[in-house]
Amino acid sequence: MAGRGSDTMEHDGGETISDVSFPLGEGVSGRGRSSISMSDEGEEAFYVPESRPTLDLGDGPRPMDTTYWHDVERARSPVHSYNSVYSDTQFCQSDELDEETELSATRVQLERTESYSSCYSVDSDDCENRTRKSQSAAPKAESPEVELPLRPELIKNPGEKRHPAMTVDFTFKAIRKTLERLGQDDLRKFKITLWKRYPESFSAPPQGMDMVDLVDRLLECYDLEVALQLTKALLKDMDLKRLADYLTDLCKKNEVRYELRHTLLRKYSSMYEGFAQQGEHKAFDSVFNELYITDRGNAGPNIQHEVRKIDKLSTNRKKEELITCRQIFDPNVIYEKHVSHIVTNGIAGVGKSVAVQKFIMDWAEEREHSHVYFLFPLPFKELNLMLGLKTSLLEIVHTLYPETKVLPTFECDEGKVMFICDGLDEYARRLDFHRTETLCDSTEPATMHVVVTNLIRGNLLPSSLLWIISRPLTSSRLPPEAVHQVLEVRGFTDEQKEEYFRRRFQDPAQANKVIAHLTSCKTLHIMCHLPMFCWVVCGVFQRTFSEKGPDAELPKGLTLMYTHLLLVHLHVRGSRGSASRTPEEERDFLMKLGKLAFTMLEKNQMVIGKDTLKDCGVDVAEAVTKSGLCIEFLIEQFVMYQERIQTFIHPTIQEYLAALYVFLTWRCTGQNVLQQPLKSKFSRMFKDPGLLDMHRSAIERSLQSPDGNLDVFLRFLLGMAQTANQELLQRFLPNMNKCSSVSEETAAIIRKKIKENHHPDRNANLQCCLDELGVGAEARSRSRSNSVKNH
Ligand SMILES: Nc1ncnc2c1ncn2[C@@H]1O[C@H](COP(=O)(O)OP(=O)(O)OP(=O)(O)O)[C@@H](O)[C@H]1O
Repeated sequence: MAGRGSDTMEHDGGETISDVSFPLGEGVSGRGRSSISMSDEGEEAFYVPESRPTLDLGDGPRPMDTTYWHDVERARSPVHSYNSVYSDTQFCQSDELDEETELSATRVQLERTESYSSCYSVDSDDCENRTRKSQSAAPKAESPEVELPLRPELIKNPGEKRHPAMTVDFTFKAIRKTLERLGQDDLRKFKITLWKRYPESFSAPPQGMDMVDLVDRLLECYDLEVALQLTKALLKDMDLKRLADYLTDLCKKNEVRYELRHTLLRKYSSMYEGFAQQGEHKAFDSVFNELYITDRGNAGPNIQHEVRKIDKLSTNRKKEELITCRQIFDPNVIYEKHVSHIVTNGIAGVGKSVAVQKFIMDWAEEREHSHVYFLFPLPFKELNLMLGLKTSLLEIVHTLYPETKVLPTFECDEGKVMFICDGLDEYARRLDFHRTETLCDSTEPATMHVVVTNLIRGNLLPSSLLWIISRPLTSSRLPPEAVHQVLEVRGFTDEQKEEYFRRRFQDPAQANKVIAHLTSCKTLHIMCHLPMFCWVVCGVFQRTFSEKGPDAELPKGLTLMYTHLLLVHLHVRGSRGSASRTPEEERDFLMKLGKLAFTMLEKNQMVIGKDTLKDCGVDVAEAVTKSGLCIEFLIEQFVMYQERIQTFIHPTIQEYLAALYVFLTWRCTGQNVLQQPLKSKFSRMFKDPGLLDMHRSAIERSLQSPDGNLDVFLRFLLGMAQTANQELLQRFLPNMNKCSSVSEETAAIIRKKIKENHHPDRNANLQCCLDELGVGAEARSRSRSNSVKNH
């Protein structure tokens, strides 16, 4: 009855008529239906009988009575409806199609007039008056008994509310799938019993009916519940209780699936942009922007840079293929390439959880992934809360999704069962694949850690799909046999960045202005490959527009944006269950990492040497996984030898942390680390250098450094002392006093350098330094008015 909106309809007089709204022979599959009339709205008017039509075969045709014509939603076309039965992988995986079914499909499409439905003459559209074409040929001996047995299965409990998952479409497929499991003899017996037990619906032995017609007929004649009850009763009478239970089970799973979808929609249809405390809570679909995901894991960090030339870090030569969120766990990949365990990694804030949410929403909204029957997100954050418990995988699912409690097992041949475990890096236990005991039963309780380890190993529910999402460090430590494919979320491409900002700034003029601005600020534009950074940039620009109006000049400085990003990362670290740190501890961590960044920058190094983090007193997990400022990836030095490499997540993050280190050292100890160590005689004279001295030495150092290696670092250092930036860094600063501004004096030094033009290739960067000091706009307008005057 595909395409029918509801199973009960109201008469003109408000009286409800029952489920029987299909003219005979035009059943739920849509077969054998001829169009009758077309209303203006495109809906067809069908005859809907007051009561279920009887197949009284004795009377001749009567004139057509159109008193009870009602507008009902148009049923799907026969072919469409028929196809829908076959194309639904939920019920008919291609390999399940047996020869008989295929033959029957062909027969139905080619020989429709031979179908059972068409064995009634269609000289009248009034079902009551259809005459059986072959009536005279029907042998009298085949008439069923007049005395009918008790038939409790035909009584529908009036108080029972139909579950919304019990649609006509589902019921059709469930009965059909069940009956398809009958052997030929049993099917014949089933049909004869139908005829004998329900003569009002099956006035002749329905042996000629194929499966589609048979189920159509049942649903034409009975309510959905009754059709199911009737099928089960007959199967039980035939001693086929297991098959009856199978049908019950299909219905139960269908209801659970429906409720699970609703739960997931409730949980995932909105999101906090950025992070929960600060971000806006929005409808997911209004926020989601397509992401750049590749099947080439371990590709290393993004190394695009405005000034520095950085050699490619990864040796992964695999050709990269781009994947959209909807292609993850594509049926082709699952069935043809036998991929059932996928690991997806990516740096902090790159959009991994958003990609997961997109997958879940697509499934819950029935837009994609119909081959997945049950989808269970099991975020590690939530698994952590159950770490002390002895539990089974089934119990974990029951706890997180109570609607599944009616399911005693996950056995499911209607489609795949899939688990999504987001945030492996947040998992509170260290995974040990060598020593953790083996567990193969998803219903057997064990410690949570054993369950998780065995789920990842693929021991629990081997046919299920598993998607693990993690920041880089942890995912590279999974056993290779448990990882069939590694994907990496790499954020946004240039087109996706633009799309993101157009979505966020709905006024096209503002969107154009933002995009033009970002394109002109190369570092900002590059860094917008990171969605979290895009969110930060949006916030800053939106504030500018709301404070200064739509014509406001957008800030060109980088430092403030990077400081926001740093704080977001540190905040996210805290919310991911990492041990909390005092501001002093946090500053100590940043200083150590910043010192390393600075030392490496001076040597133009990007790769952090083996054990260097440890030697600098920095906890690797803290830097790479928890704070998300570094990345670890594997490079293949030789064919069989892979080496773990660590770098900062982007070269500009290294430059920012180096500048932060120089600035915090000066604020905390009064020391200028840029000053070359002086011979003791002079050292006292320069003991307490001022901010201006530090700026001056930084400008000199950057102009001396080859290839502009310290250019962006210089910009960050000059931006650090800006009031707005100091306010953001307040919690790391030892006292509340802000250092007095030296912007004008520093700007004067820079202008002088530009004018002297000793380093013409660095003037552009010096101009950017003025932007960082907040005087760039003024300088540009001054130079514009000078050039106007000179003309
Ligand atoms: N596809 C996207 N469309 C729009 N915004 C996005 C998208 N992906 C990420 N964002 C923005 O970036 C923020 C961080 O994304 P997300 O939480 O998915 O990152 P993540 O990679 O899971 O980070 P973590 O490793 O910290 O868990 C989101 O809150 C959102 O503001």
